[in-house]
Amino acid sequence: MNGRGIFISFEGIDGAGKSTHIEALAQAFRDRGRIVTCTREPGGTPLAEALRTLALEQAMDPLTEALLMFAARRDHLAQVIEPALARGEVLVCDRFTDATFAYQGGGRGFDVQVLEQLERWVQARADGAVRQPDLTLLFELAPEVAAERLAGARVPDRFESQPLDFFQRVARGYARRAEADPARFARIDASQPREAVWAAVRAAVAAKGFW
Ligand SMILES: Nc1ncnc2c1ncn2[C@@H]1O[C@H](COP(=O)(O)OP(=O)(O)OP(=O)(O)O)[C@@H](O)[C@H]1O
Ligand SMILES: Cc1cn([C@H]2C[C@H](O)[C@@H](COP(=O)(O)O)O2)c(=O)[nH]c1=O
Repeated sequence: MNGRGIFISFEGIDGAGKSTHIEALAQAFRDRGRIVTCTREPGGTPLAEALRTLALEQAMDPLTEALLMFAARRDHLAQVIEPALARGEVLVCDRFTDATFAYQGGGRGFDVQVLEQLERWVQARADGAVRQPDLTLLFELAPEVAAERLAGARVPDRFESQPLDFFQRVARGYARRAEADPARFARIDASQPREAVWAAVRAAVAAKGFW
């Protein structure tokens, strides 16, 4: 049984705990009879995954980095996100455009007005509106704690190896996006134990009337 399409994004600095809950949320929707696609950005299509590898591994200037993120997003929207929503499915995405405003805008200090223009072009829908998630779960955690959680877990990529002040700027970038669109965002205290974080995720989804 399909209902209307639902687009949920997970956001937060690296190590905030997003991935820990994505599959559980997908399963909770499946248990309610929904078809769910779990995907991620940058990535989600063969082309976007190739662009992800470049963005996470190659040195590049901030404009190139921002354009790669939006190029990957455009392909992802066209190939995966819009078709799934048109079929009435649930689409759960590990990061979306808020990450560009947080990492490229906040972290790198790239011009936010340029990002806003790219957002309007890349996310333009057939009806002229700009595609945004129906709900964004923002995992908020002090960068020091996130770094401790990630320490030794894996070889850090080009973003994960940034210093703490980079992630402080990323966190402020996320906070600005949440303040600008409070109806879309659920801000989750990710310093809590996993069970409490999971309860907050479920409560945010229920508050939107998605189940
Ligand atoms: N509430 C929690 N308390 C303590 N540790 C946690 C909690 N949630 C997740 N972790 C642990 O923190 C680490 C990072 O979690 P996770 O991979 O889910 O973060 P993430 O936000 O998806 O990171 P990234 O964006 O870098 O992939 C993992 O080792 C995970 O087990
Ligand atoms: C979508 C998006 C992502 N990033 C950064 C954020 C992360 O460090 C990596 C993706 O890796 P993840 O840990 O698997 O989430 O890419 C970015 O800088 N800009 C973006 O738009």
